[in-house]
Parts: sequence; C-alpha cells; structure tokens
Amino acid sequence: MGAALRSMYANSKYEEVREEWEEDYSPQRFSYKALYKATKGFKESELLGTEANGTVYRGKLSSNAHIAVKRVALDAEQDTKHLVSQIVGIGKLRHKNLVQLLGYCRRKGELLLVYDYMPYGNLDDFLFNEEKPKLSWSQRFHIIKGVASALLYLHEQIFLHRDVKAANVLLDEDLNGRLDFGLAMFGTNRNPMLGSVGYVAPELIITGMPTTKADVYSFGALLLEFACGRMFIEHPGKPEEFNLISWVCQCSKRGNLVGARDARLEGDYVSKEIEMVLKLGLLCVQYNPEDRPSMAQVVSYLEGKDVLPEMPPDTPGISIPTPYHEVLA
Ligand SMILES: Nc1ncnc2c1ncn2[C@@H]1O[C@H](COP(=O)(O)OP(=O)(O)OP(=O)(O)O)[C@@H](O)[C@H]1O
Repeated sequence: MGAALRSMYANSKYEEVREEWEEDYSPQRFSYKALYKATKGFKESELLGTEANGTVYRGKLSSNAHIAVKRVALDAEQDTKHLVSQIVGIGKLRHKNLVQLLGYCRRKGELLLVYDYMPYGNLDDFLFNEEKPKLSWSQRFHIIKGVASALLYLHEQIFLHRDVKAANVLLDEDLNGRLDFGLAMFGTNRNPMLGSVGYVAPELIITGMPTTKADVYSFGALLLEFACGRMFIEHPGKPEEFNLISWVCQCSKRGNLVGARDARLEGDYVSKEIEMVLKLGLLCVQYNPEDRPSMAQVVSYLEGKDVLPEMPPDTPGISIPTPYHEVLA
C-alpha cells in the first residue's frame, strides 16, 4: 500500500494532508478545522506578525488553551517526513524556559506549527523599542538566566538552537524568558544553517556548520544587548559604537565598563551584575570558538556559582576581526 495520501475534507475550506506514516504522530497532530476555529478563520485581528518565514496568529482552542499558530510555506522538494519527525522530537522537549511546541498540521504546500501563546510577545520590542515600557534590571537578569538554562538544556539533549536572538525570546505571563524555536532549528530550505545577521558566529560564515559554540556566540551577543539596551550591530553610529563589542571594550578601556549599560536603566541596576553580564558577553563572543565557555559554564557564572576569569579588554580574541579592531587600538 505504501504511504497513502489522504486528503481530509477534500475540496472544503478545512482540507488538509495526512499520510499513513503520520499515524504515530496523531497526539501531536492538530486538525486544520480546530486551528481555523481557534484563530477565527485566521482573521486579520488575530495576526501577531508576518516575518520572512511565515505568519503567526493567536488563537484559543475549544479547551480554552491559548495558542500561537505559525503558517509556513513548504517547498515542493522539502523532505516532509524528516521535517515532521523533527517537529515531533522538538515537541517532546520540556523546559520552563522554552516555548512549548504543541504540535502541527499539514496542508498542501503548507505547514502549521502550534505553540503555547506568550502574552508579552518578544524581547526585541522591549529592549529596542523606546515606546514599550522598559524592563528593570532585575527583570532582565531573571530573563537572561532563564534563557541560559533553556539553551543549556537544549545542548544537553543534543539539540542546537541555531538562531538565538532577542526576537526569539518570548515573555510569558510572569515575565519569564522563553526561548522560541525559530525555523532555523528545523534546518528548513528557506532558513538554512546560518541564524540571523549580527548574531552569527564568524566561523559559521566559513564552515556553515552550526555548533554549540556558535549558539554560545549568539547568546553572548544577546547578553550584551540585555545590558546595553541596544542592538548588537547598529548603524549609523560612531565607528567605535557600531558594534557592541567595540562599544563595551571602549568603555572598559576608559575604566568605566558599567558605563556601557542601557541609559534607560537610570539608577536601577546592580553594578556587580551588569559588570558580570558585560564581561561574560565578551567572553562568549570571542573570535575563537574554543575560547568561548560552554553553556554549562555560562549558567554557573550567571548563577554566581563560579567567578569569571579576569579579562582585560585588550585580551587577544576579545574584539572583532579587522578592520574594526583597529578602532580599538
Ligand atoms: N508563541 C508565541 N506567542 C506569542 N507571540 C508569538 C509567538 N510566536 C511568535 N510570536 C510573535 O509573532 C511574530 C512573528 O514571529 P516569528 O517567530 O515568525 O518571527 P521570527 O522570530 O522573526 O521568525 P523566525 O524565528 O522563524 O526566524 C513576532 O512578533 C513574535 O513575537
């Protein structure tokens, strides 16, 4: 018989594709009808955002559970069997700082991913949008520790995230940071190995091979963004401020590392913690992957279980490759 293709509700607005090999995945399978109803027919008013990779809607299931549904176009040559087994595998991961992937649905040329709904959206908005209420230092520190422990958990489960960035950190109702699974984690055709601009470890551009240390690099960029309240790479600006590595090293050389912090924090911060986050950020974005700490070490530093090594700003490797490192000389 082979993998018979079944088209449910053929020719109706609820039409979807199911194949025999998906039988084992039925607990993770959502019907299109249920998702259609949950999102009020994918109504404009329920739209959370449209990104290059797809469109996300908020929804409410008949069980009253709040969900987010990501609609993604599938390439014809995509290995759907492999993709679905990855989704199911990722859906089995459990950590309080991960956005739970609840399941999926499949239509002709389209995949729908179902996640827990995060009411406060993503961190990108909170850190870089002046119009959003600012996050206090203690909220930021709590969020970053949560994200670090989620990334450590992924590495322990032999998963790579591949796209750690502020836009992939969502906030739940208690303002816990939850790491979202971007499409990069599935290694889909339209978002291949490389993560997002600015967060990509330098070696990844050459090798194209994602590693735990490349995840650590992206996490380091995120740490610097948390403390400085600015994007890792920002343009235009003074050359020495163009990249947060240069900016933080400049402040450190002037003997005022904490001066690199987000001005919006005003007096609300703990000097020792900001200093540690900035130094740890620099340690994670080192040029040589082997010099970067593992996520287990990162978590130990953040939890105060380990003390960071002394690291003057002119330590080899703590800067960006030419030509920008000349700015730091
Ligand atoms: N589970 C969720 N709960 C609430 N909002 C969400 C959820 N997932 C995504 N969003 C919001 O939907 C919008 C689009 O999200 P999406 O994940 O597609 O963006 P992205 O992170 O740029 O894409 P990708 O990670 O696939 O590269 C964003 O504003 C995001 O905050």
